[in-house]
Amino acid sequence: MTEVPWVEKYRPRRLSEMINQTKALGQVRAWIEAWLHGNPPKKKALILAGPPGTGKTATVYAIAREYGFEIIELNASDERTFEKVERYVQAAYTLDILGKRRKLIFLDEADNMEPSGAREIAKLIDRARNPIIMSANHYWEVPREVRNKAQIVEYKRLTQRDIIKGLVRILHAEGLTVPKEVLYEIAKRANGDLRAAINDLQTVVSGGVEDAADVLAYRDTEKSVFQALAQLFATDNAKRAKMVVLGVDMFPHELLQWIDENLPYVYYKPEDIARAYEALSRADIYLGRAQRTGNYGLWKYATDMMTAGVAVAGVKRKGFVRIYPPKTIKLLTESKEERSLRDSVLRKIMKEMHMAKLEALETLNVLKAIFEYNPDMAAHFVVYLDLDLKEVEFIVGDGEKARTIWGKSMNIEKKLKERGELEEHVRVAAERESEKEAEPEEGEGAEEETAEEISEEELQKAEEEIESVEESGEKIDKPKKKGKQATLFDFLGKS
Ligand SMILES: Nc1ncnc2c1ncn2[C@@H]1O[C@H](COP(=O)(O)OP(=O)(O)OP(=O)(O)O)[C@@H](O)[C@H]1O
Repeated sequence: MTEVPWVEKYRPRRLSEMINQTKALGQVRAWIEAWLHGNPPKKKALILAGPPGTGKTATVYAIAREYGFEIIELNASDERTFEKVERYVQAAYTLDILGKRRKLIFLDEADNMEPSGAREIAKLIDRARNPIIMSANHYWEVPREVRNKAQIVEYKRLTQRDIIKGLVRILHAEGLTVPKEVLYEIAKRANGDLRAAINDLQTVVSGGVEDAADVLAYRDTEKSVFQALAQLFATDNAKRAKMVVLGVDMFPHELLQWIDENLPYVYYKPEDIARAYEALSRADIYLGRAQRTGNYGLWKYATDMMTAGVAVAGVKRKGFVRIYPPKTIKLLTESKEERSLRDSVLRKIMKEMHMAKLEALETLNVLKAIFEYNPDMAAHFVVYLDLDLKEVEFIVGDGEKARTIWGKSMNIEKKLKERGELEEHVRVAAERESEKEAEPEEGEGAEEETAEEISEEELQKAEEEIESVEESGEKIDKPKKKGKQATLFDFLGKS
């Protein structure tokens, strides 16, 4: 199988290869043809607006190919974009006269522009002699002065059926098949994003379809963090840096680890690297304090330090920065021993919490964070899931922390046992008493009545004893195991 990403390999070459989006494509075609007929449209810029992976960029490339344009692709959020656009807007006219290929300016991320950049771009649109196409996920976040000068073309979120159509087309071309359930699962998870679906399909096929569920689960977390970090490392703007991680579904300490391990590839001057690491270590201090005091409001400061603090630390390497997952999160490359530990932990989560494998995988990620930051709660999970020390070490990834949690779990076990013995003792006493009282008379009704009288007294005493055990230390409640699925909230609500 080839290494070329399928999203590139199967990028539509012509508008007729695009899936759905008929209305949008009609509008784009009419607009570009107006340019070609020497009668530029009233609005010289176009904003293709819609959810990710629905064909906005693909449209621009297909149209350029069909109509013979050269694309100048620029990122609208880059502060230097304005100068470049200016250069092309000016240069293009002369080039046209010389008979060179027409230029089409494509500005990605128009919803991420600085206000000053926006004013300049708006002026350039007025002077433009070439089509300017912009792309945005949220058109209302495109600065107003730019929006007013552009025609909006809306792209729809693709349906599951559209996604499956796109995937099947690729499978045909590659001469491959995958089970129908896997295709449906990918289409469902993609949430209208064909790019994500194609990437998932390629990952699943290259990883062997038996592991499809696992691969998909890991990709879910990794996808958004890759995107967020790429944006974080591309900006010098503190505010934007804070914003890009908002949608990342990850605990701050995990995010810190991702940023930590990728930093050396982003900055190259030693003093800048040092500044970035200083910001990270302050974030780490906040995280530690949050854990000790239970004041999780500090997470916000920690996150600000690791995003804004890092973003403004110095001069970054230019161009594409590849983001690597930190070793601890890179589950797909675990050793055999780690894999078998992970599987045994997963089996326990599935059994005790009545979860399917995918949910159990998600739960495992949450447990990792809890084990790292909340040893008391972690100890309850150890008892509840009946984990052994090796499994605890696997989850927390640190021998010392594992032993602390293990010690706490032993105490809980001990208390549970004491409570169990007490209850057993009371039960036996109550039974003995009821047998004694019931002897003269046979018959169920009488037995029940006597047993009730005696057990009330005994149980009262027992409950007092149990309370005193409970008050003496840890809570020893377990979430309900049977019947309803137990969730992490059963635990979180208790501490
Ligand atoms: N409507 C579509 N028809 C055919 N292929 C599509 C369509 N939408 C997306 N794709 C596939 O997904 C890939 C990514 O799509 P594209 O780059 O056009 O997304 P986008 O809408 O520009 O997303 P973003 O907003 O994230 O930039 C394309 O290369 C193509 O392979």
